Amino acid sequence: MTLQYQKLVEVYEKIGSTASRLQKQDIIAEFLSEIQQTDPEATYDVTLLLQGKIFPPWSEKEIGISTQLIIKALSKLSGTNTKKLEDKLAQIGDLGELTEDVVANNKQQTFFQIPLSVRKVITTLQRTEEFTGSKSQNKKLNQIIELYTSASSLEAKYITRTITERLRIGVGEGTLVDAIAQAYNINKEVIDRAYMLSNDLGEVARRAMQSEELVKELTITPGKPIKPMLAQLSPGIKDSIEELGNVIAETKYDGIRIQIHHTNNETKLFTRRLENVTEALPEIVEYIDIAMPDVDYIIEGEIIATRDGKPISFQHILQRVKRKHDIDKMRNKVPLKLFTFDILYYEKPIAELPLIERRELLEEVITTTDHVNLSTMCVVNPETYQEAEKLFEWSIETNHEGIMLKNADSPYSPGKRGKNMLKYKPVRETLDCVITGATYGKGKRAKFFGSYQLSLYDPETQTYKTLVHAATGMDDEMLESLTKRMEKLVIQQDELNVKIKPEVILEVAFSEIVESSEYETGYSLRFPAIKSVRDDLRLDEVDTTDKLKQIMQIATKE
Ligand SMILES: Nc1ncnc2c1ncn2[C@@H]1O[C@H](COP(=O)(O)OP(=O)(O)OP(=O)(O)O)[C@@H](O)[C@H]1O
Repeated sequence: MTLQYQKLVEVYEKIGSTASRLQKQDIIAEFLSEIQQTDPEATYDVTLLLQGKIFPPWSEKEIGISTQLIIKALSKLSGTNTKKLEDKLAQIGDLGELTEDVVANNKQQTFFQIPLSVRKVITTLQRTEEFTGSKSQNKKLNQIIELYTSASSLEAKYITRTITERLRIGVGEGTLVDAIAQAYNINKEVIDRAYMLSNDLGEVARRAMQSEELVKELTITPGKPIKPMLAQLSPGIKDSIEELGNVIAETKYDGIRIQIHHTNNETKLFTRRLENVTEALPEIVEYIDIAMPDVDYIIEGEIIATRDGKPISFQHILQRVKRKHDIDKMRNKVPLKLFTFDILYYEKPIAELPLIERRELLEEVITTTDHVNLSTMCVVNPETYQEAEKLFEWSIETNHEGIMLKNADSPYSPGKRGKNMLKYKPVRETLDCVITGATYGKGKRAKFFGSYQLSLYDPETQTYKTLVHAATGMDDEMLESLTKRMEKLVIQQDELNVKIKPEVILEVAFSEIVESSEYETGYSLRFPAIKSVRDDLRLDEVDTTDKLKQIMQIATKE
């Protein structure tokens, strides 16, 4: 028996009327069990519609019906002008309820109606995506009017909410996963894993209805993007490595994450939000096609924008991804580089292999070029954690964002923000410190001050108090010009160390504030890096020890 849309609408209403997650889960599980008996074919559609979607998440299709078009449809249906409807919408605040209202008062409603089926609703809405060209808006309009005229007012409300992808019934993916597990009596972890790898809850439910074995066979497929594994914040390099054990530490690049799928001789690029950006970044496709063999694969990496070979702000690459025209022009203006760091499929699914094995395979199969690199990395453990610290310093010095610390023995967990992948980066805030001392460098830097003693202003004692020695972040040019300026301000010299009259302000970035008895403030900065000379600031604008404490508080809350 074909499942009526009205049945689903009743379920929406029931779910929406309870705030209890468990009750929502029960209602869905019961409904899924019921349709398993009455109309098993509807399971896929129902699972999609319960997520407020008409296409699965991996699909590139989009419904493409705007609020304006819905209002136009309602206007045609009711004979009310669009302006009046817009005003009413502003009052009610929900397009779904406005639709319900309009359809309920629609005088032209026919008395005898063929009830709408779930299949009819979803196929009609899916079809609207296929209309292109000049008449497409009209065709879409006719399709939704047709649906509204066959719907009850309550059904119409949910049709609108489905179009706008805002069901407002408070069901998240987690509840659906639990409900599917409950309905078909399969372990939740099995359902969750299949969903993570396939990114297709409808397919998971359809298989779960038949057997657990079929669910277990679900896996990642090149061509269907999966949700990326996400990172938590690391509280400190040493602590995190102690907790994780075997760790791959990698440079964290400041660009956009890209999932590259290759199947049937075709390469596709997806963002972390699973948008297909293949056309916006044609050179990446060219680069990767040279770097990888023509087999089915999924690899992950970060694309960064460069100028003179050096990384530049992430904003530049965003411009590229959003671009629809003049792509060739932009290609020369904003050259791109890809840093690959993971491989999830190579002739077969490998996402569940330990990271270290995936990395080894990636290194084996990829041919690096000027444009396609492997992320810079080192393998460390609690005894060798300092290597990760060095990598961090190097990454910051070379204008990257920080480092990632990844459990070398862990599988890839799509969509999860777990403990197996951590990010460590400098605190976003910087401090404007005054130079109160300096030390001459060694070797080829012997003529210059290689490190600067930086201080903050202490309002209580009205003096400058020392905070840190900073040596990184300066190129030779900056070293030379700063030394020239500083030598004129030397108050006292003791071998290589000099005291300097407070006058020049440096902006310094860092990764953490730590307690320290070595400096007068009682604190110091981990991994300080000089960002700029702040000649635009006056001496009374040097940051204070109070600001330092504020930043510490914010950092601990984050
Ligand atoms: N070597 C790398 N390995 C993994 N991710 C990397 C790497 N280099 C850069 N990244 C980027 O760092 C992100 C990891 O941080 P997270 O998952 O928290 O994303 P986010 O919320 O965008 O945070 P952030 O703003 O810190 O990037 C990845 O999504 C990816 O874009």
